[in-house]
Parts: sequence; C-alpha cells; structure tokens
Amino acid sequence: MPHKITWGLLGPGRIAGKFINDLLFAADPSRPTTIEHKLVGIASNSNVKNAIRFKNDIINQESNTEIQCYGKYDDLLANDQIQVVYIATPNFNHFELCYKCLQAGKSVLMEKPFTINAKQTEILIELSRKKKLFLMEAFWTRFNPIYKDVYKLCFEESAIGEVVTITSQLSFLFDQSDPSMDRIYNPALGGGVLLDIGIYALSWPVGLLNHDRTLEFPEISSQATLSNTGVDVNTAVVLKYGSNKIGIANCSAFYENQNNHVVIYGTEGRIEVDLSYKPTHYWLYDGAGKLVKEKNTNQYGNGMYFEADHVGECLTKGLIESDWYTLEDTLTMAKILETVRKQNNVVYPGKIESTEI
Ligand SMILES: NC(=O)C1=CN([C@@H]2O[C@H](COP(=O)(O)OP(=O)(O)OC[C@H]3O[C@@H](n4cnc5c(N)ncnc54)[C@H](OP(=O)(O)O)[C@@H]3O)[C@@H](O)[C@H]2O)C=CC1
Ligand SMILES: O=C1OC[C@@H](O)[C@H](O)[C@H]1O
Repeated sequence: MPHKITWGLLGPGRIAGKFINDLLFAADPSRPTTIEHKLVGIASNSNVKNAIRFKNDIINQESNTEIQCYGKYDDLLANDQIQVVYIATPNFNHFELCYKCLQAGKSVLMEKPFTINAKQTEILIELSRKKKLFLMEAFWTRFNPIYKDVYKLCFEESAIGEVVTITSQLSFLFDQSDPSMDRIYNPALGGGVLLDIGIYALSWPVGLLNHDRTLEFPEISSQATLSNTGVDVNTAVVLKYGSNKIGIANCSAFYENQNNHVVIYGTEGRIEVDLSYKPTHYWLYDGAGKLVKEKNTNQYGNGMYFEADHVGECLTKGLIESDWYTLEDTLTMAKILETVRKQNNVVYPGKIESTEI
C-alpha cells in the first residue's frame, strides 16, 4: 500500500503552480511508488478566489472536488487532514508563516530562501525539533539527479581528483518596469538577486567544496550593485574554504544569461554542468581536457517532484529532517546570504528582519 502524504499549500502563485503540477502529475517512471501525494487544501490570504482559480487551473475538474479552498492561511492550518504545508509566498513572510505552521502541528516544506536572516532560520529549526515536526527548505536543485551524479563522481568515484575550485552563475533579465518584478526589486518583500537566484549559484560551491561538512564556515568576499530601491541586482561572491578551496558565484538581474553554467575543477579533471538552478546535463573531462563521460537526463515536469518525493520518503520514515539537504545546510546558506548582504549594505525593513511573531 502506498503511504499517503497529505499536503496544504500557502500562496497559490507562480512557483506553487509548477510545484503542485510536479507533485501530482510528473510522470517520471522512476518516481517512488510507495508514496501517494494528495493535495488537501489551498489557501490564499488575500482572496479565496485565488485559491479556487489555482485549483481549477492546475487540477483536472473531476479530481479536484475534495480539495478545500481557503481565503485565509490560518483556516488551512486548522484542517487536521493536512500533514505537511508547502509555503510558496514571497520571501518576506517565510519566517512568520513557517512558525505558525509548526505551532499548528504541521510539517513544512519552505520555498527558498528559507528566511530573511540566520536568526529566523535558527528559531525555526529549534521549533521544528521541539515539536518533532519535519522541516526542509525546498532547495530543489540539490535533489536533481544531475546534482546527485556530480556529487557521486566527485566524492564516491574521485573522477576529478581533489575538488578545488568551482565557478557558478545564474542571471536572468528582471525588467524593473515590469510590475510582476515587485518581488525582486522591493526590499519590503525581501527582494534582490542574491536571495532570489544567487542562492542557486552559491549552492554548488557551498555543497561541493565542503561536501562532508567538516570545514569551517568560509571566508567570504563579495561585491554588489544596488538598484534604486536598495536591493542587490548584480552580485559576485568569492568563498574560501580551508587553505585551498575557492568558489566563485555570481548572479545578475541585468541580462538573460545563455551560459548559466557550473564548472567544478579538480586536480585531475573537471565537470561542467549546463544550468546551475535546473541542471539537465553534465560533461566530465579528464586532466588532459578530453571528454570522458556525459549524461543528459530526460525531463519530466518542472524537476520539482524530486524534492517533493524526498519529503514523502522522510515523512514515511518518521524523520523530522532530511539527511541529504539538512537544516544545518539551510542555516549555513542563511549565514552566507546574510554576510553577503551586510558586506554590500542591502538593508531590509526591520519588520521583515524581525523574529517577533
Ligand atoms: N523553486 C523555484 O524554482 C522558485 C522558487 N521561488 C520562491 O518562491 C517564493 C514565491 O515566489 P513566486 O511564486 O514567484 O511568488 P508570487 O509573486 O507568485 O506570489 C506567490 C503568492 O504569494 C502571495 N503574495 C504575493 N505577493 C504578496 C505580497 N506582496 N504580500 C503578501 N502576499 C503576497 C500571493 O498569494 P495570496 O493569494 O495568498 O495573496 C501569491 O499568489 C519566493 O520565495 C521565491 O524565492 C520562486 C520562483 C521559482
Ligand atoms: O527560484 C527561482 O528560480 C527561477 C527564477 O526565475 C525565480 O525568479 C527564482 O525565484
């Protein structure tokens, strides 16, 4: 019998549509058959019509009759049929909503970036442990099979010797005159490219230069250009781990990058990856620069079901934390993002930095 995981959704917007589509419908034959995902509730906090529209747009009318729609997030939290809540709102209220979910006894899958600052992350980790509830950042890239293959090549097969340098980028054209870009340019919503897309570029050096989590927090130097609204829009970060490992990550809102690549350099070769946020292809080169292996993956859905299935597997096993993308990993990333923001005077309103509920 498959293990049924019952989901609630807060924030029926853009990413939620992709995630829920994947959760329910991605037809990858390798998906675990032991888990049956069921969407039980959808909540908008501004208008129940948003939740209803989402339900009708995403889910086949015949199969959606049992899904409850709510006009307030709190009402969804009162539904005791819901086991885990996926929070897909803009960055500014992640802390508050996650805190409320945990207090209401719900496990949580929280969109990236987990919170606005490291203190908020620490509080949520502590609360989830106290309540014995599952909590994870929806860092979908880490669950992508190409990321996992690269990890294996580097650390189980020693395919490129010692990993010493990683360069990684992610840039999109975020047009400031487009009203839908409010989330990116508005400090009150926790905007800026670092938290929006820089986090993906950073995740490769952060995940692979310290893969066994034995090294100290890295030395960080960074530079950023700020928008007229005060958030970062063109940002570069250098991380130094230990005495000899260096990561370079950059992100920008100024151009649509055709080359959002990652390159992992080892002492005996390199691995190139096509897309830092949504990898589909890797190429392994030996020390002489000869291509020795490559892999292209089949694409099913949006690539977000890997993280969703992982949540299902963790819940099935009764875990309160992933052992693959841990809460310590989330906290480390939160500290790195905060350090870079501080170095570049990206200041958010005190209200969204607050740890008061
Ligand atoms: N994993 C990934 O690939 C991606 C992740 N993300 C992350 O997901 C989160 C949501 O991004 P995205 O889907 O683009 O966001 P949207 O702008 O689509 O907003 C999502 C929902 O949040 C609520 N909301 C939007 N603006 C506000 C506001 N000003 N005040 C209060 N509530 C608001 C709305 O729900 P309601 O009806 O309740 O008001 C809206 O439907 C972000 O943290 C982002 O970093 C985003 C894109 C891709
Ligand atoms: O997480 C994301 O990935 C894709 C981007 O377009 C989006 O702005 C960002 O939030």
